[in-house]
Amino acid sequence: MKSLKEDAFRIIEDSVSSVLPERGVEQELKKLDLGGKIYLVAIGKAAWRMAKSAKDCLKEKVKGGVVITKYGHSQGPIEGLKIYEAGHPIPDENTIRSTKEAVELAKGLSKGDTVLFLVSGGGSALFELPVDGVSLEDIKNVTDMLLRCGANIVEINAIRKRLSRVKGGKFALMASPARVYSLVLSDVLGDRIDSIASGPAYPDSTRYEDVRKIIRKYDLKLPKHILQSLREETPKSLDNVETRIIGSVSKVCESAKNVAVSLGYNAMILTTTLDCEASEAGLFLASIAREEVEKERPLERPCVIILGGETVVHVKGTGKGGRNQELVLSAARGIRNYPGVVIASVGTDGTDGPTDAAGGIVDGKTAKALEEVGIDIDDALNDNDSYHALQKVNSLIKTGPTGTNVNDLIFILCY
Ligand SMILES: Nc1ncnc2c1ncn2[C@@H]1O[C@H](COP(=O)(O)OP(=O)(O)OP(=O)(O)O)[C@@H](O)[C@H]1O
Ligand SMILES: O=C(O)[C@H](O)CO
Ligand SMILES: [Mg+2]
Repeated sequence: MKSLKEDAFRIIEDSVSSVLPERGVEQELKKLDLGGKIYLVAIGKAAWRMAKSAKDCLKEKVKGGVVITKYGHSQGPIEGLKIYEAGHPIPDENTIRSTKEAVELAKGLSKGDTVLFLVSGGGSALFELPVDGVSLEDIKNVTDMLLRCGANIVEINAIRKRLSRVKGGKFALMASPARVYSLVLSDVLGDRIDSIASGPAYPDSTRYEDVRKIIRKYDLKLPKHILQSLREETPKSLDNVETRIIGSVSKVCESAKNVAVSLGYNAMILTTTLDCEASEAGLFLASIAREEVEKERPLERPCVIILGGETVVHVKGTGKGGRNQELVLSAARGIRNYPGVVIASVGTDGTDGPTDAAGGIVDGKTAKALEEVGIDIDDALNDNDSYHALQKVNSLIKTGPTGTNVNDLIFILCY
């Protein structure tokens, strides 16, 4: 055991490492005997790293492929593969151009061939070809509307699937009679495979009736031609697909627990599905920390209490921040002057909201330190300006893009 903050960074580093794609990709590919010709298609924020490890494993067995990731997320050429970067969270011309390449490849395959499909979060924006009658401009507008309306990812993707020629199982249909073997890094709570990257190679579990409910629930004002396209049903069964999840928020939490125990802490996972408002979650975590300090419950100290999930922020202010930063800033209020407590929250992809930070870390001294530099926490939260507040007191966590993407890791350390 070192200082609480050093231990916190160690927990973050080691547990994020445990969900880097390499391990999962290698483990699964070793078990497999992929016959015929193998073609690789990788989509999402972790696409480059997933593709690199698959190529390193399978070497010249891979006959070609396409990798599509977010701008700034590729780490250079991979022999034999075409690497593209495109718009995220809103798709752009490069999304369409590179998706067309993947579609051409898939359509040209024969029985006995395999598409090794590497899927990670962010894939919905990065892999897109609109259905006939729907333009890229339409997709941009609808995506923007969906991202702002407060709908969750399952709801958002239910709509996206119907406006797309590749989402909702339709990419697998295009690849038929070849088989599609998918390795998936989950960034959807509960690991609903048909929602991850909008499930291009997985039977869709949503129905038109669900879509109608979503439109009503969020009062979405959609143009007529979009409403028309939404009526088209998606594939409900596919006979050429096989799917394995190789990383998820549960895995990162398990790993955080193991690291904490190895550092000498008692540790527990409280939940892997935290999905409430970020600032509320922060206050809740602070109250658990106070219970630890005052009543030594629920664990004997020193302890680490771990949560996984993805909180939400209804952005109303004009500041800069992300859900993890907002969570810890809010928590700082509740642990003010409590010694021996640290609360940390990070996005495992290394990017928390539209910032260069992965998240934040606070302790009992943070609230006072903010006051001393003239920052009122409530004001900062009201303006959704957690980034600048935490930056002032050196409480941001910066990792850079990690190459993986499995939701957020949140934990309390108490000494
Ligand atoms: N100023 C802000 N303060 C707090 N949160 C913000 C702010 N601006 C944007 N956000 C939140 O950041 C979220 C986007 O963050 P991020 O890019 O980490 O998303 P993500 O869910 O990890 O993306 P993906 O699912 O594609 O991997 C938005 O949903 C929004 O709620
Ligand atoms: O790309 C997406 O749809 C989200 O990241 C969920 O996987
Ligand atoms: Mg993120």
